[in-house]
Amino acid sequence: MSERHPIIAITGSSGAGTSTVQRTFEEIFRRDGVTAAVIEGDSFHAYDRRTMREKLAECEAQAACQLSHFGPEANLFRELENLFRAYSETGGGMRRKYLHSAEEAEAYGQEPGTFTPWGELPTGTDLLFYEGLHGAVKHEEVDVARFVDLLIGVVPVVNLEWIQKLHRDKSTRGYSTEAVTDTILRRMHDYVHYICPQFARTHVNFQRVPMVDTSNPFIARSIPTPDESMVVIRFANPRSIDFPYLLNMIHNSFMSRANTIVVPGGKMELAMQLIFTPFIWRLIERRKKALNQ
Ligand SMILES: Nc1ncnc2c1ncn2[C@@H]1O[C@H](COP(=O)(O)OP(=O)(O)OP(=O)(O)O)[C@@H](O)[C@H]1O
Ligand SMILES: O=C(CO)[C@H](O)[C@H](O)COP(=O)(O)O
Repeated sequence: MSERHPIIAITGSSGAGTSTVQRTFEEIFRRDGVTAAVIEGDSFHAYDRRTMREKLAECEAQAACQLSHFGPEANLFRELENLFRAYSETGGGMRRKYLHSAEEAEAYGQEPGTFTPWGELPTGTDLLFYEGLHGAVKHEEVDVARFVDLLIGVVPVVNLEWIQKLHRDKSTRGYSTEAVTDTILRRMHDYVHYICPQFARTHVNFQRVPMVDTSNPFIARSIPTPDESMVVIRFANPRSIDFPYLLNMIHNSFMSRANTIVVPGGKMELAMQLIFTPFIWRLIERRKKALNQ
């Protein structure tokens, strides 16, 4: 937590929709003139694609291989914690990028599946914005969550998450249904142990729930649309949330528990803007005050 250098983290599994939510935040930042240093969680993988494939081949030669991009062995948890600590103390730190596609890689003159070199964050940013798998991770002595001022979980129900991952990995990353299915299966142990526990440390969770049949995600031909879904929004600490305002502003929303509001899928972006814009104003006000002291 830092008054001068706050951190916002969006955390979610692969295909959950964290990159999609990032675009909503970019819109809020643009409108309010907030400059953010953006961190993509994939840049804290431990291995490039080729090395990860070699490690997986070695691992799969043994019984019960559980190596995955969700767990500690394939990620730099310590370095991620160091970045969050450094940013909260100084507003600086080191970042890089993981280049997934040929298109992204071409811009850097590199191969897809490689990292750009580490480089310093730009100076003078108002906040750090993390989007990825491990914004609230805790493992052994590493505790990334403790440095984050606003922690948001993006967690579709699991069938929908798999449909979203299958479609994205097939359409933009060139994988087959079988390859994505194998990845989902291999990651299950780490999903339970390193992804799920994070959603008990977040301040707000957004859970998209489809209103159409997704009972076999492996044959779904399309991703359920926002209009075919509802979003369950749960606040860890509801005391400061103006629920009557949200219910009034978001047509067809309702409370399902004392700390939970449900909104139509198409209103998720509006809900995020209504909930987070005042929060970001407060973070920026607090930062200005702290810098002037
Ligand atoms: N609210 C939504 N409504 C409809 N489709 C969505 C929604 N959120 C995400 N998707 C779709 O799901 C797929 C995965 O989303 P996205 O790329 O944002 O996931 P991600 O969490 O960033 O995944 P990764 O961490 O693996 O990059 C995309 O095809 C995206 O268009
Ligand atoms: O889901 C992921 C992380 O969220 C990806 O599987 C991981 O980043 C590896 O990517 P690629 O298969 O493109 O090398």
